[in-house]
This record gives sequence, C-alpha cells and structure tokens, in this order.
Amino acid sequence: SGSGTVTATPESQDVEYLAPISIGGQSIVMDFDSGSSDLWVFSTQLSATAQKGHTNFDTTKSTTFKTMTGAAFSISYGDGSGAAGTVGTDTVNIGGATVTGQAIEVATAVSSSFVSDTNSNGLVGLAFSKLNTVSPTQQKTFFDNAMATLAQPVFTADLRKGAVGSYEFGNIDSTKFNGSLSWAAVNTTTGFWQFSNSKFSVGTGATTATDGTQAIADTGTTLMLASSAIVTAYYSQVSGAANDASAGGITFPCTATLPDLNVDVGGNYMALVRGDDINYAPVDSTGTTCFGGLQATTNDPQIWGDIMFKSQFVAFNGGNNSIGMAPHQ
Ligand SMILES: N#Cc1c(N)n[nH]c1N1CCCC1
Repeated sequence: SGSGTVTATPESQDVEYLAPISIGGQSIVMDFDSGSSDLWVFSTQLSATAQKGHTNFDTTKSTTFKTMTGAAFSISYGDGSGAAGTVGTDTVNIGGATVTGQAIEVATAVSSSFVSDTNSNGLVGLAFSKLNTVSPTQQKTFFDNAMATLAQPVFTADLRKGAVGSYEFGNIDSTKFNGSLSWAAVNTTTGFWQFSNSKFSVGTGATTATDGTQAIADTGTTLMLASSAIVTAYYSQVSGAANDASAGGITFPCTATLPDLNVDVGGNYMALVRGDDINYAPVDSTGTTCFGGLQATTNDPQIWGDIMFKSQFVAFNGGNNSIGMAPHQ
C-alpha cells in the first residue's frame, strides 16, 4: 500500500545492489533483480554450511507465514547459479510498501556463489510474473502484488557507482534525475523489461543503426552486455583496448580516455552511458589494466545491467508497461 523507499547499497566493485526487506517481521538484505521474477530467501532449512554468515529466514518464527502445500521452486540464472526449495506466503514490507500473502520461496538448496556472497540473502525478482518458477501454480512478484495498492503502479532504480542509491515503489522522485523521463514501450512477451534498441553513437561520433536488436533493463546483472556492433565500435575509440582472455573480456589501460556511449531506448531517447561508468574495475593489483563495464553478448535481447543504471535513473511502469529513463541528478 502507499509507497516505499529503501536504500540500495552496492557490494564491493558494484557487483550487485542490496536492500533490506521485511518478511514476516524478519529483516533480510536482498538482491533486487529486474531480470528475474522469484522472491527467494536463505532459510534455516538450508544446511548449516550454506546458512553460515547469512541471515536465514525462519518460517517457524513468523506468526504470519503459511505453507503453500505441494509447491516448490527451482531457478537457474544465466551465470550458472541457482536455488531451489519450498514455498509459502507471508507479509513483505519494502520501505513501507506492504504486500500480505506474498509468495516466499524458502531455499533448501543454493549454489556455491550464493553461499559465498554473505552480503546477500536472496533475491527480490522484479521482472514479469510469467517468468516465476513456482510449480504447480506460478506466483506473482512483489511488484505485481503491490501494484494495485501503490500510489502509482511504478518502481524506480536509482543506482550509483560506488555509492548508495535507492529503490522506490509507488512513486517517482523527480529530484533524483535531470529534466524529464523519456518513456519507451516495453515488449512483455519475454517476461523481461524489454525494449527496442535501434541505434547508438560513441562519444561525439556519427549515429549507427543496429540491426533491430532489443535490450532488457536488468539490475541483477553487473555489467552492460551489448551487441558486438556496439561493443566493437565503442572500443575502436579506446586506445589499448583488446579482448583479454585471462581477464575474461575486453580490458584497456586504466589511464585510457573512455568516450560516452549513447544508446537508443525505444526509438525516441538516446540514453547516455558515461565513459567513466564504463571503466568497471582494475584487473590487477597495480591498477594498470582495467576491465570494461561494456562487454559483448550474442544474446538477443542484450542485457543492460548496472553499468547502464549508474548513468541513467530508471522507472518501471507496470500500469502501462513502459520504461522511463533520465540522467541521474
Ligand atoms: N546471470 C544472471 C542474472 C541476470 N541476468 N539477472 N540476474 C541474474 N542473477 C541474479 C542472481 C545471480 C545471477
């Protein structure tokens, strides 16, 4: 109901952005992910080893938790990580926005990368509910459930490079971006916040048409994974840039001047991604070689992750299935 705001805190190297939620009165720090649609949480039903260092939801300590008999979830992500377990419902409060009867996916097994990331205790999926993995009855996301009672059917991501930002539900805070939002239609058939990308330009260079690729806005992905057309054109302007097999992608000298990248969103807005935000992090202890925040993917849609969000304030409108962007304030 109403609206809610939570602080989004970057993990080291801005790998992901975490925020606290309350499940049945238990406060738990979670990874908010606009690229998936399951709300799953570390639990006391995991092995002691998996639980170590985490905040583990204890269904027996919640007076409002109800088991969803016969339901289960199993999710695997593009990076090979995954989680599985049972399902119930409980009251979820995110910064004041509250949903009763929210499907809570209680992990009984999680992959090693989740175990070792002790800052995160689960995910809040914010893509469309058609991607939810609960069976036999698919469940709705927190945002889907909250929409009807939110002041506005929206949530926003205000993510910053190496600094805290915020996620907000039910309200668009115009003090957080410059000018006005530009809105693009979302193609909901895939279940992602997906839009068209028809052109791009590098720095002050000419605009180049892309072959009609699409892209998704995915807060759960660290980097900006773009088409090879964009990535090749971009790094042709960066002296010393090269594919670096040992680093697992394109690197460049940390002293390189990185141009801005302008990418079309929905055909009528060129979103600027600052060159500084494309310098992701050094790959060596001397800070000589840096890893590109822009990397190539053959995946269509492209996966525009946190690197893009560091330059653009993003609003997700579930009322009319559109996505709004503007440069951060
Ligand atoms: N891979 C991947 C991925 C993605 N594209 N969106 N969210 C993801 N993850 C959330 C937790 C682990 C990976």
